[in-house]
Amino acid sequence: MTNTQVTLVQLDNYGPWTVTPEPRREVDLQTLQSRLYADLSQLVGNRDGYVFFTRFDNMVAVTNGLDMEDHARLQESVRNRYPVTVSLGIGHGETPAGALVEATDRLQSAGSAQDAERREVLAGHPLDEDERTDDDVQIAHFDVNDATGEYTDELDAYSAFVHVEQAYASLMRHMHDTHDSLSFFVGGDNIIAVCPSLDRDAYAEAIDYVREDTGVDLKVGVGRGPAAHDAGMAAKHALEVCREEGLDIAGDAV
Ligand SMILES: Nc1nc2c(ncn2[C@@H]2O[C@H](COP(=O)(O)OP(=O)(O)OP(=O)(O)O)[C@@H](O)[C@H]2O)c(=O)[nH]1
Repeated sequence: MTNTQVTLVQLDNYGPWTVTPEPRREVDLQTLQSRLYADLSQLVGNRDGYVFFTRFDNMVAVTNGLDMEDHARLQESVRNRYPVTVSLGIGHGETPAGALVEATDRLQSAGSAQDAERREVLAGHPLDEDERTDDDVQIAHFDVNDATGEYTDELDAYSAFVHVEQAYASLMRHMHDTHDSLSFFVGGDNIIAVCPSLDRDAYAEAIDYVREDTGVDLKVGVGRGPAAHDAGMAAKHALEVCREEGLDIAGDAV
């Protein structure tokens, strides 16, 4: 059984800041957001977690292995480097979607994202060391079959992008609504889904669903591990097995 620890990262009072004292240059906001994401990715990644940029003002992290002190250090690091601060809500549970609901509840009950008084909240509790196991995290790395031949080398760049985004939208909704999973576009034609203990049939069904819904063919590698990094690496190796053996699904699906 998986036990995913999820942290919701929310920029404090960011909306008002973007227009105070007057609207800030968009390029500056884009630069700030992408640098902050890069720093968080590295800080969390150094502890074997993953961060997904999602909406940039809200980011979702898989933080199995990070304790309260690690979270507080993230906040300190952001405070020291950026003109904005972050609040963090931590949740955990058998399903990633459930864990994120818990993490979100913790932050929402501490105040609004646009509350000038709510700053650097650190809410919720990480897993205790003795609650952790070697297969708490299940990650499925989805990839479009022959994206280069079908889309990148065939269509104009915008049309290729639309195809990939449609597959992403279809998969993220299906995996969330049917399997309590959280799926994130990570670049190119790749989508990483953080899942509970799903079996091969669930992945086969997701691939069929996206094909019928959008016409895009996916394959998936699945990995398990004590933290996002281990599960994610196993998933990448499984995806290589898909490529070598011409499979749709490979790896650690139960
Ligand atoms: N974030 C991330 N992006 C990747 C990864 N592997 C490939 N990509 C991206 O995906 C793009 C397409 O690469 P591939 O998926 O290897 O190529 P493909 O044409 O789909 O070929 P097959 O996957 O073998 O069917 C690359 O240009 C990268 O942007 C990965 O592990 N992580």
